[in-house]
Parts: sequence; structure tokens; C-alpha cells
Amino acid sequence: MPNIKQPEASHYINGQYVEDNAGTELVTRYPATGEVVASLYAATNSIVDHALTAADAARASWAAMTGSERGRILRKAADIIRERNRELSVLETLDTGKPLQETLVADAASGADCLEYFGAIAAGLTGEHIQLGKDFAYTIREPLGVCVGIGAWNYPIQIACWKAAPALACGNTLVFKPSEMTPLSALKLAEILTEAGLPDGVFNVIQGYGETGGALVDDSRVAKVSLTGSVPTGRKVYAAAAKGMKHVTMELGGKSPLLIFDDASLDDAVSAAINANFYSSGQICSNGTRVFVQKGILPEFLARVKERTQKAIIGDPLDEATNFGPMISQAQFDITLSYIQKGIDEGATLVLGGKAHHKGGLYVEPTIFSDVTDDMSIAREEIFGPVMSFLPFDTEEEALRRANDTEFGLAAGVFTSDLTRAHRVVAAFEAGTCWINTYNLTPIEMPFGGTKASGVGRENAKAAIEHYSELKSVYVGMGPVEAAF
Ligand SMILES: NC(=O)c1ccc[n+]([C@@H]2O[C@H](COP(=O)([O-])OP(=O)(O)OC[C@H]3O[C@@H](n4cnc5c(N)ncnc54)[C@H](O)[C@@H]3O)[C@@H](O)[C@H]2O)c1
Ligand SMILES: CCCCC=O
Repeated sequence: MPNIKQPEASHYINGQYVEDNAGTELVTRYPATGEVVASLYAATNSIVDHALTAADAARASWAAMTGSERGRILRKAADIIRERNRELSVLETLDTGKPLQETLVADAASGADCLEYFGAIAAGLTGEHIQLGKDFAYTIREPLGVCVGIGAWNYPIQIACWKAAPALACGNTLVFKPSEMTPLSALKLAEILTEAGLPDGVFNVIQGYGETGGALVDDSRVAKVSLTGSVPTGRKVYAAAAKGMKHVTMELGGKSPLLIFDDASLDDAVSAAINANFYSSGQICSNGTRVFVQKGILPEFLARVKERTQKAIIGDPLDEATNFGPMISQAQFDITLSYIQKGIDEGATLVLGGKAHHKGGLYVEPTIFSDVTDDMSIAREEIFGPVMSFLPFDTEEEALRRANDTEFGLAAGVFTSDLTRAHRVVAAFEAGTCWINTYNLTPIEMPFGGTKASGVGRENAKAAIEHYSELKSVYVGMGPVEAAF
């Protein structure tokens, strides 16, 4: 394991590292071996207060800068991230266990894209002029104030950037709390933003468990909360934010359907099903874990997916040849194996995998079930592990009804060569993010987010601006003013 040094301290506030070792210990381990990567402390009340005070103090002068000035800093940070992509990717691999092959292209790289995108549009964020006869109105686009970002562990630096970039472009300040399992890369992002010229206090990072997130959400200085996490956590955070009438963005879990019709390009659909279930060892919110396949092609499709999945290279995530790594934690490992057992117990047919990998550690074999029915736990609940379920279907109407029969609504995909059908199916999907003849591509230019229990609001693209700013309306009377008496 490369010697990635312990960060200078646990938290980054007001442009510098800050420590308070009265906080609960927070240890991060390399999931492939269990070795300790870094040992930090969760925020104490005083650290929470320090971070929010810094963000509050910085907000007036940051909001007063022009969009061009703010954008320039974000774009510079994007450049620095790209220069340091390998170092950041190694750190992300050590923290998450995701293969370096993935983190080199998907994590910090997406963060850089996001900073670049919002850096580029910051200068163009305006209100509008509305002519009303001889009177007129105009709107002023204002930042919300102090925002709080709370992250999940599967895409740590990407999540931090997806929240920081639009928040900062709009003139807000941010306190970001990474997942307790992946505390490291957000600190690097904070260093990089400072190096790019970000004023102190505009972006702050504090570590902690759920209670630290809760303390941030409850603070009256906070105007907006953006959470990436599970639906149960989302319900709690949304309710707490509602007490203070705060703005929210909720990026939550899913159990997304992927529909494969018999006229689809099978090679493409097989690749998509593999990406939609085994990338990041299945630890992706938008994964298409319910793979509905039209009955006529099911045997061949299943055989091809099985054959390709057997070629997964399971190994040390730092080895660039590895394309399938361990689960992030003992808890996620246990959850995944318990769902596999439920799948077997409830009558699904185990086609491949199903066990802890012989390599030891937290590896779970890529697992495929067929003969899955809609009522089985593996078809209804988010597993967040490498478990693919095949569900046969006959007709489009039937597949859609079953695909939508879930409390989740994060994502959905369809493979067909009939484009009319593709658009009809997508129009009927109850999901915030849909793909036709591909899966899980999330460019920054496209809004991302869920409907139903999977979320509120959208990240990325111009849509995110609406969630980090609000409009002040100004009516201008040109006279005369009339009255009834
Ligand atoms: N929709 C998306 O964009 C997206 C992206 C990635 C992950 N996810 C979802 O995230 C989940 C996996 O991540 P996880 O296990 O870290 O989720 P989680 O809900 O356990 O935790 C998410 C974050 O919330 C914090 N938290 C927990 N309780 C809190 C509380 N009461 N108040 C404030 N903060 C609290 C945690 O410390 C962590 O930082 C999956 O459900 C996955 O689908 C969604
Ligand atoms: C494909 C990246 C979406 C992030 C969710 O886990």
C-alpha cells in the first residue's frame, strides 16, 4: 500500500486544518486488507460551531464577488484536480476500495468536470426583465446563504464537488461533511480550492457520524441542506430541515429497472447490464439491479452475461488490471451476503457467485440470480452490492407496470432498436434519470436525481442552479399610483 500520509488534521475550516481530539475517533481502513489508512476525530460541538461561524462570516463577501470572479476560481480548482488526478484517485481507492482503474476515470475526474461546468456558467447566472406595459419587473438571482452538504461513501470526492460547485457558483458558502467511512478526499478538495484562490471560510469540511450531520442540519444559520445517502436517512434529514423551512436536495437510494427488449443489440445490452450491476462492486445508487428481459431472449442473454461476468478480474484495487474490488465495509459485506441468502431462501435461482470471494477480506463474488419474482426481497430492496436479478417479461405494458411498482424512482433504462418504443417507455418510467440504449452515464451537463422516495431536486446541469439560488422579484411602478378613494 502506498504511504498516503495522514491528513494534517481532521477538519478544514477557514482555509486551514483544525483538530479537536476530544471528538470520537474515526478510523478509515483500506477495504481490501483492513489496514488503517488514517485516523481522525469526529467534530465536537465546538468544531461544528467553528465551521458554521466561518461559513456565515464568509458569505457576504463571497456573494458580493462577480460570477466571473467566482467562476475563475472554480475553473482553476478543476485544473488542479486534473493535474493531481492520480494522487486523488489512489486516495479514493484506499478510502473506498474501488479499483484504481475506475477511480482514475470516474471520481475526481467527474469532480473536475463539475467545477469546470459551474465555473463556466457562473458569470451568466442572472435574473430576468419582465415588461408589464409601461411598468416592469425584474428578478434578482440571490444565493441562499450557508449550505450544508452531507455525503455518502461510494463517490466521495464526486459527491463533494457535485454539491460544492453549484453552491459556490451561486455565491453560497458550504460546510461539507463526508461519510464517516470516506473522510479523506474532501479535505484534499478543500486544500485545492484554497490553492485556487477560494477565500477562507467559503468551503469547509468537518468529519463525523450521523449526529454531526444532524447538528449541521438543525443549526439556524443553515439555509439549505443537500444530502446524498439512503432513503431512511433522507427521511430524517428532510424532516429536520423542514422544521427550519430549509431548502433541500435529497439524492437517495434506488432499485432501478433495466428493460431489455428482444430487438435490442444484445452485446450492448449485456455490457450495460454488467456496468449497471458490477461497477464499483455494485455500490452505485442508480444501478439497474432489476434486469427485466423479454422471455424469448432470456436464455441467451443470461448465458452471455454469465460468461462475461466470469471474466471479472477480482484483486487488489490498486492494481490497475483489477476491475472488481471489495465492499467498502464489514457492514456492507454482511448486508450483501444476507440479501444473497434471502434470494436463495425465497426461491430465486443462483446462476453465478453468491459467496464471499476466496481471496478473503470484504470481497463478495459478482452474483447473478434468475427466476426472480417481483415480491422477493432482492427485487424490492436496495442491496448496494454486486447482485443482479433477472426477471422475465412478455409485453411492454407488463414490463412497465412491474418496473414502476416500487417506492423508488431514481433511474431506469431501456434497450430496444425501436426508437418509438424507447421514447414511449421512457415517458412512462417513474424515474428521475433515464437511459436509452446505454446505462449509468452521468455527464455534468445532464441533470441527475430521483423521483418518489429516491429524492427531491436535481444535481448537475443548469437545473442545479435552481436549487442553490432563489429569485427576488422587484416590481417597478412608472406611475401614476391610483387608489379607490
Ligand atoms: N441518489 C444519489 O445521487 C446517491 C448517490 C450515492 C449514494 N446514494 C445512496 O446512499 C446510500 C449509501 O450511502 P450511505 O450508506 O453513506 O448512506 P447513509 O444514509 O447511511 O449516510 C449518508 C450520510 O448521511 C449521514 N447521516 C446519517 N444519519 C444522519 C442524520 N440523522 N442526520 C444527518 N446526517 C446523517 C452519514 O453520516 C453520511 O454522511 C445508498 O442508499 C445509495 O443509494 C445516493
Ligand atoms: C453513476 C454515479 C451516480 C452516483 C450514485 O451512486
